[in-house]
Amino acid sequence: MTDQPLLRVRGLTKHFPVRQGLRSTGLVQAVDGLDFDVRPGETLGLVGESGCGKTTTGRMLVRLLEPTAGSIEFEGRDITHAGRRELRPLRQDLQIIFQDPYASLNPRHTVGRIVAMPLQVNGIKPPGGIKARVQELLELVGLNPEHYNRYPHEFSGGQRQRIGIARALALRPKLIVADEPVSALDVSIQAQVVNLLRDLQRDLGLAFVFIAHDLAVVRHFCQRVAVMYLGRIVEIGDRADIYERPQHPYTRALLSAIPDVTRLGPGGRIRLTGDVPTPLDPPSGCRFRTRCWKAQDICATEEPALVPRDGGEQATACHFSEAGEVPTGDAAGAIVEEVAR
Ligand SMILES: Nc1ncnc2c1ncn2[C@@H]1O[C@H](COP(=O)(O)OP(=O)(O)OP(=O)(O)O)[C@@H](O)[C@H]1O
Repeated sequence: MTDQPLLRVRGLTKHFPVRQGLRSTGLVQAVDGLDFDVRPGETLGLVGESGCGKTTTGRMLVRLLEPTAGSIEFEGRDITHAGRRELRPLRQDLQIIFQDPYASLNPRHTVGRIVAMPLQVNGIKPPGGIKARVQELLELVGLNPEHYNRYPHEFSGGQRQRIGIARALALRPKLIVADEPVSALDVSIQAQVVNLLRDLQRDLGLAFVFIAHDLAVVRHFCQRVAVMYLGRIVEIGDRADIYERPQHPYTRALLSAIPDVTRLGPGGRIRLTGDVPTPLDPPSGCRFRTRCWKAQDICATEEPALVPRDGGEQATACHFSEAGEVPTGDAAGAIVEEVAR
C-alpha cells in the first residue's frame, strides 16, 4: 500500500435547494465540507445515523450527483466536474454497489446479461469471451456459474447482492463505493456478504468506501472509519483508534449503543436525547452541540475544525474532545444508562 491517495476529497459539499413551486424556500445542507483521503487498497467506513449525508457523499464520489462545492481527485486527477467523456474511463475504475440488491438488478434480464452489461457498454472483449468472463465473475463471488441464464427473482437476497458485486467487479475497478450493501439482508446473511467483500478486497487489492449505519459491520470490514453527523465528519481515524479510543462525544455515544462494546469502562450506554436537527437549519458552530453533554458557549459560535490529536492520524472536530471520559447520570443532551455487559 502506498501513501499516495487513490481518492482525495476536499471541502466536498452538497446543498439541495428546496422549492415551493418556482420559489426557492431554503437549502438542505446534506453534506458540508468533507475532507478525507482513501489510499489504494484501503477500506474507509463512512458511518452515522440516517440522514447524516452518507448516501449523498457516496453518490458524489462516483459522480452520480454533482457536488455544490469542493473537489474530488482520483489518482491525482480532478474529477469534480468531469464531463461525460472524461467520466467514461473513470467509470471502469470507480464502481458503486447499492443497498437494495433487487431494485438495482433488471428483473427482465438474466444474471449473465446483467453481469456482462458493463463489459459490453465499455466495449471490452475479454480474451476467453464475455460468457467465460461472466462465469468467472460469478464463481469469484460464490455463485454457481451454471446459473448464468437464471433471473434475479430466482435468487435469495444475499445471492442478489453477490450478483451486484459481480457486476461491480466486471471492469476490475480500483475503488468500490458500497452504500449500505448488507443492511437490507438478513442478519445471518450479512456476515457472509461482508466476508466476501473482505476476501475480494484482500485478493484483488480493491479500495472501498463502505457506507453503513451499523458500526459493528464497519468494525469487521474497515481499516479506517469516518463518523458523520449532520453533513460533517466529526471524527476520522484508524479502526483501533475509533473503536478503542473514541474522542468525539458523538462517536462515544454511537459506540456505546453497540451491545458488545465493553471498552467504555465505567459509565454505561449513552443515550442521546432530542432529535437530530434539520439540515435545512443546522445549529451554528458545532452541529452536534444541541445534543452534547460537553457543549459550552464557544460551541455555538465557533465551528470546530477537524484536527489531528497528538500529532497522530486520528482527527476530531470538537472543542472539548478527550478520550476516556463518559458523562454520568443525566447530562445535558444525554442520558447514561447503566447496562449489564
Ligand atoms: N434530492 C434531494 N433533495 C433534497 N434533500 C435531499 C435529497 N437527497 C437527500 N436529501 C436530504 O439530505 C440529507 C442527507 O441524506 P442522505 O440520504 O445522504 O443521508 P444518509 O446518511 O445516507 O441517510 P440514510 O441512511 O437514511 O440513507 C437528508 O436530510 C435528506 O433528506
